[in-house]
Amino acid sequence: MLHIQELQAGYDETMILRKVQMEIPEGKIVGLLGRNGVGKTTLVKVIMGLLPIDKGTITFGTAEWKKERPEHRVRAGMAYVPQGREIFSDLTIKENLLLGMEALPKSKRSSEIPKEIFEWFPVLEEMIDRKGGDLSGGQQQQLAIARAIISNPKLLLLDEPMEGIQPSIVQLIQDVLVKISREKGMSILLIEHNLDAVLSCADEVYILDKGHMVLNGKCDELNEDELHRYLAV
Ligand SMILES: Nc1ncnc2c1ncn2[C@@H]1O[C@H](COP(=O)(O)OP(=O)(O)OP(=O)(O)O)[C@@H](O)[C@H]1O
Repeated sequence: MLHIQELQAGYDETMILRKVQMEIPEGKIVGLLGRNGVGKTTLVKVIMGLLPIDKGTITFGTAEWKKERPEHRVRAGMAYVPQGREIFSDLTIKENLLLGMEALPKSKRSSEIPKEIFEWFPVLEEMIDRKGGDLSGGQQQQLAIARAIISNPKLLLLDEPMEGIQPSIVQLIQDVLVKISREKGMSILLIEHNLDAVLSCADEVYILDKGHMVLNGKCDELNEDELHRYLAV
């Protein structure tokens, strides 16, 4: 689904990512771990087209991304939930969700929210007319993820969706991610600090360290001591 080869990117003169290789297969959850400041958010911004590629390639399906704008990538089937959620505080849950449907072609848009959204996140139906800004952090995170998946993207990019969220909601989010990857064949890139959260829902893990991918493997085949070594502060 997404194939990254020899990627180099960063900010002006500062190169952050160096020769990054990564593969996100169709219908799989891939965890991206690494200490603070190693370049995880930078990588996801390059994938979304928010930062330019300096060297290397990013291929999404059969398309090689070069200078395509983020909105083009969204229409092609990518969705991004940035760190900090960025929902619209002054809009209701319903209005936020309807905005998520703007990523769909006009012919597929509807004024009805698909029922499965409320099956996955029941609290959003209960609070449908509440403003985003009045929700708890965990409810806002559910809204941000629901808004991203409402357009049925092929690839969902999540930057630290479990950060600051209570354990019961972390569990709910993990369960929904597993369901949508299995039932819809959606590919998911999950950036996280929480190793246990990643190991309990991802199929595969990558570890980034100082801009290099230093470890990659299927969750059940990884050596936990090695994982901890790269993640220890
Ligand atoms: N706009 C920017 N301009 C210049 N440097 C930046 C910018 N944003 C981030 N950086 C630097 O790029 C490096 C990688 O940052 P990035 O946010 O990608 O790391 P991260 O792995 O996502 O960290 P965290 O886990 O803390 O979110 C850091 O050294 C950071 O200071």
